[in-house]
Amino acid sequence: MNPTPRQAEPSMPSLRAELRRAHLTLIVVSVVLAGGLLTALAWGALRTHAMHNLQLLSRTVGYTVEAALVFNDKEAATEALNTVLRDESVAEVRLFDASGQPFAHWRAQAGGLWSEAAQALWPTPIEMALERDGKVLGRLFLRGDGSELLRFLLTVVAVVLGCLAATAWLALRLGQRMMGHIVGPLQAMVEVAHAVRHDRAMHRRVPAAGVAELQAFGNDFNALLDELALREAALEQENAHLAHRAEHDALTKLPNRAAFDHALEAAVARAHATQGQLAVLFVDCDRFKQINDTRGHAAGDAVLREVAQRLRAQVRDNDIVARLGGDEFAVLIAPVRDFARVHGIVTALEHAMLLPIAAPEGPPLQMALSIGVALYPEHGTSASALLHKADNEMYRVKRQRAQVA
Ligand SMILES: Nc1nc2c(ncn2[C@@H]2O[C@H](COP(=O)(O)OP(=O)(O)OP(=O)(O)O)[C@@H](O)[C@H]2O)c(=O)[nH]1
Repeated sequence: MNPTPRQAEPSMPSLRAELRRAHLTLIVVSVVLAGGLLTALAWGALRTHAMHNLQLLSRTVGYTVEAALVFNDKEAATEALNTVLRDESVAEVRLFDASGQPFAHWRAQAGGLWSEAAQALWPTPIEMALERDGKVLGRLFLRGDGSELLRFLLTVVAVVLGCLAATAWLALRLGQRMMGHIVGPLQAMVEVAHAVRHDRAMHRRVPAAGVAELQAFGNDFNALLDELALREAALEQENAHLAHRAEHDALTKLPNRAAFDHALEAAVARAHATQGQLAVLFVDCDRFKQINDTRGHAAGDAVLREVAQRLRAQVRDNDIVARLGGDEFAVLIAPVRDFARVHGIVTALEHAMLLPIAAPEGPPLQMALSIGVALYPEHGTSASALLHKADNEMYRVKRQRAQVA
């Protein structure tokens, strides 16, 4: 069986699959890289900004609790912390006095898992010495609350991912369109080439493509197919002509001996299969040589052509009249229902010759035929036996005529 384009190399990926894979890889790598980079940049910027805010806040808290430290008023310090930190993103503040003893402590309300996750993201706590006029009043530890930061970061990630998904979708659609423009025409060419080569579909042509280079390629491909179709048609014509010449006689245009033998063999096989009957007539022109000798070869040719036409005119279309060679002809009458009809045909052929034949030069010519008949299955059951019998019969008739003359 001839392979189809897809069956040609089953282990090989198609051009469409290769392009799609390369394209998808490119999209995934770009999206992951761009997404990762944007998220890292956003995270870095947010962290720096948050750290800066936390430092500003630490300084504010330091100023606020300074008086309480000076006057050793823990209650005032705690109250100050409550007031300052109520609305800030701070998780915990620890205040120590100059001797390092805990002075005040403030902690935001527990926020559950979300808050713990946020703390994990948060940078190291701020540690700051509180001084006045060069004298250390205490130390401040401040740990930021990353909940807001985490929420903001997740929003950024979601927006970045959304943008990247939209970009990937658009790139995919554009890629598919581009692949359609390239792969579609190439596939059409492969299919047409395959159909022309394996199914001899010479009428197939590749359709127009949407890309200039492929369109030019398709046009050249179609032009080559046009040329090929013309050559093929000329070759077929030449072959038909040669086949006709191999089986026909050039002078009379009748089938030749080889063609008659084939036809007779086929007819005998058919008659054998259907238990039918057939008749073979061997026809020879009487004293034809004389015409050649006295009126010339051209006159002889004219007589042969006329005899051929008159023989052909007396039988049915599906009966076969052939020129065996020289002035010898053969007629195959098949099928034959009634042998009496065959003798009627012989008489008709003889009568057809009564009319004089026009010669290229000089007066018309008269021609008589000697006809031998062989019947299937009566006189033979093979093609050669029947022809032989008909030939012998023709000579018997010719001899009889010669004796009468
Ligand atoms: N003009 C012409 N003559 C041919 C052609 N082919 C063969 N002949 C001649 O036909 C003649 C046939 O010879 P014969 O059958 O022996 O001659 P005939 O005169 O018919 O003899 P009988 O059959 O005994 O009557 C020969 O002279 C061949 O040269 C042809 O194509 N054209």
